[in-house]
Amino acid sequence: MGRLAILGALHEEIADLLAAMDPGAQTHRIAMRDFQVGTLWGTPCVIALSRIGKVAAAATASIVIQEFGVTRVLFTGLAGGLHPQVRVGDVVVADALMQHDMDARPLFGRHEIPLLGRERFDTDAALSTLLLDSARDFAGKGGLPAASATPRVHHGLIATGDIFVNDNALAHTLRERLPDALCLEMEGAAMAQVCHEFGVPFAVMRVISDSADHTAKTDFTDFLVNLARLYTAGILKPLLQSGALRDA
Ligand SMILES: C[C@H]1O[C@@H](n2cnc3c(N)ncnc32)[C@H](O)[C@@H]1O
Repeated sequence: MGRLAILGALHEEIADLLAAMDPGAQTHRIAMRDFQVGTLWGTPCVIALSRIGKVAAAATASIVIQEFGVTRVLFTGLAGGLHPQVRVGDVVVADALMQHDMDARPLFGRHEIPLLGRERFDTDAALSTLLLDSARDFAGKGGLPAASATPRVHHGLIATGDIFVNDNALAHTLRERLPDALCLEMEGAAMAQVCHEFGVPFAVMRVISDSADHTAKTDFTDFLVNLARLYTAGILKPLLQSGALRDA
């Protein structure tokens, strides 16, 4: 059976999944990272903390593919909302990812990944549909504290760059340049590029922790500490428990 990689940039984003792995799981330490290899609710997995940023995500994706032979990669974590319809607490499942800080002009087009001849990397449709369905179930059940708005679930473009965007002016510029980008994060498109180069299907699910504006730092920290785990428990756990992420 193929093994699924589950990656997150921060410990809090994957802690509950790590804790739920079967007792026989083994830790492999490679390139200053721990890779937990075992079974999660019956699904063969490798779970790893990439750390923040594009290089960290690319290195981690390469390792799970080359060392552990994973057949699919799922990246999960938080993101800053960019699109006017995306609010804190919403869920975004990527249909494609791009690198908003890639700019090799005039050698290549704006955002084009040099010598790959593309700007965007498409996610695996089947894996993304499973995430969307589970996120919609969770949103409909009201598993969040009463004060939280009902999350909306979006499917579309995620923009990645090596910048924690906490500035209204930068968010505005990015919104104008990338009108269809739903949210901003710092790993997804780097992992996507590596998976594309290896021919390994991938998906990205992000929960919106902040609006990439002047209050992003406190909003992000509060969300990480108080709410992030409810989404893992509400979306990823039932999906894994159902066996839907086991491959043939
Ligand atoms: C800070 C961590 O959370 C994600 N993240 C959450 N909010 C933002 C934001 N406003 N800008 C960029 N990345 C963000 C990144 O992917 C990184 O891992």
